[in-house]
Amino acid sequence: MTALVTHAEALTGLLSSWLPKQRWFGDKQSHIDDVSVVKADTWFDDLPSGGPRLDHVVVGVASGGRVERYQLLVGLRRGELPERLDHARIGPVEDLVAYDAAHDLDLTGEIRDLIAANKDVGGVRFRHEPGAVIDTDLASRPISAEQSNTSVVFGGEYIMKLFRKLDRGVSPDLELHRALRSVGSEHIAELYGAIEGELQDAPVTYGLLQKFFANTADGWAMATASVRDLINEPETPIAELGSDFSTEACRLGQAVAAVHRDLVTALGTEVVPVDRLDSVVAGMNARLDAVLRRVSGLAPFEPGIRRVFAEVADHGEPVIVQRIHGDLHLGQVLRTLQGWVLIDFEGEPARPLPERVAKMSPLRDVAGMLRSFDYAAHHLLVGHVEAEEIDPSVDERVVEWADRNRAAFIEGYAKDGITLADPEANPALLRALELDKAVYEVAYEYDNRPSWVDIPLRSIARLATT
Ligand SMILES: Nc1ncnc2c1ncn2[C@@H]1O[C@H](COP(=O)(O)OP(=O)(O)O)[C@@H](O)[C@H]1O
Ligand SMILES: O=P(O)(O)O[C@H]1O[C@H](CO)[C@@H](O[C@H]2O[C@H](CO)[C@@H](O)[C@H](O)[C@H]2O)[C@H](O)[C@H]1O
Repeated sequence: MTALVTHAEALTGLLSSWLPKQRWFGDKQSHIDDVSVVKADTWFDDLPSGGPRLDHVVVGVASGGRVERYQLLVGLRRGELPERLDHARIGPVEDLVAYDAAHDLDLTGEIRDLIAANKDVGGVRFRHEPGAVIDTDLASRPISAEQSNTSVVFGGEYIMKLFRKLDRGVSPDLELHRALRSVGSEHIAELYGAIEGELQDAPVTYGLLQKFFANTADGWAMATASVRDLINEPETPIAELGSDFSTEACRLGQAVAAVHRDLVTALGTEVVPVDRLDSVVAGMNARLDAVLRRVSGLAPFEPGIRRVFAEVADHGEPVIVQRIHGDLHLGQVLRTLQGWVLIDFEGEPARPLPERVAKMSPLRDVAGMLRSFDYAAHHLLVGHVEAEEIDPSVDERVVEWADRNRAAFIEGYAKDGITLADPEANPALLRALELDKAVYEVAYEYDNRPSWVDIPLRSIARLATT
């Protein structure tokens, strides 16, 4: 244990420069002031026989006046790293080389095996869900999409997500998958297992094991393929495009509605009375304030945005709230053989946990998806072409594509009459939620993909001024 802690502390010296380069690292703007070890344990050790060791290290990262906790899976090997792991190198730690073990398929297999065996290591509980039998022979591979967390696939059967930023409390991704499983929801990936524990006197979720849908396309890939065809075939009416997405958009709306109904069945509803709607507006304004402080390009739209937000409180009806997905977009939905499946119920990664687990209007998810149709329509143009250089006929077609699919999604959402909110009954709330999401996206793009920041900014210009 002493040697382990020494290694872990030697490691922190390397992390100030390594962490900001990771896609999953949240605060890309501030200088890291300090990295300290919160918890360190060895999960697997083959060093005595010349193999790797897997250390589980939780670090506290102080930056921008806050301390966030991150989970690291640290592989340690003697001598040179195999070439396949070179991209994952963190640096030398005493006589060993440290690297990100989430990329070491031998070690990720060991983690899966701990779940299959219901083991406890260093106070961490590896558990499979009741009745789930995990095949431990399947080889693992990393997935190419490196996002807020790190995921590994096993033989086209399972996907294991290892959370990076750790919240104080059970992850909504785990909580909602369990809740949806308990009511037999058909539009989620079945949960097979989880890695949980306690950290600094609060529950923590380290990972999830779920059904992997092989050979599926996500909504973003399908929608953007459709937009590409639309641009490449300027003479073909949208409805006649082989890749027209509107039927799928409608089915997607039905699937989202079914998940919302299931969430109500599992976790209930609350009502925000009319005289409390100003607190909803205050929340939106506070998020806007935070982004305005960072992104000057948003300033010209501030009065228009605040006006749209203010209209929410003028609505004469109470708003019914429930647990929702919280960060729904086309990249979070998979078209599988069993229909559309929603993944990643964590909510917006940048929001604090208490906000992410709060009940909210289901229209927030609807708004997220509407924003995504806008993104899919415009992303091929924005960042590559100056606004004034966009051929107006191309612009008209992508706007028509977005309108068509947004309408189809809303039609599908309302079709079966199974949800608590009709998107067309409260246009002021829907518009404000779209703007709130677009404001969030401005900050997200500013941090992660600066050349995309014009996508939400141009939508804000439209939503806040019309
Ligand atoms: N059950 C699944 N089946 C197939 N692919 C999946 C599944 N879950 C996630 N993925 C793929 O992994 C990617 C990352 O998963 P996600 O849960 O969104 O992680 P993150 O929290 O890092 O954003 C998704 O965009 C999708 O491509
Ligand atoms: O999937 P995550 O939970 O990591 O969500 C974050 O990243 C998303 C991008 O990967 C981001 O989504 C934004 O870009 C999408 C296209 O890449 C677009 O479909 C979404 O509408 C847009 O919001 C998401 O906001 C962020 O939280």
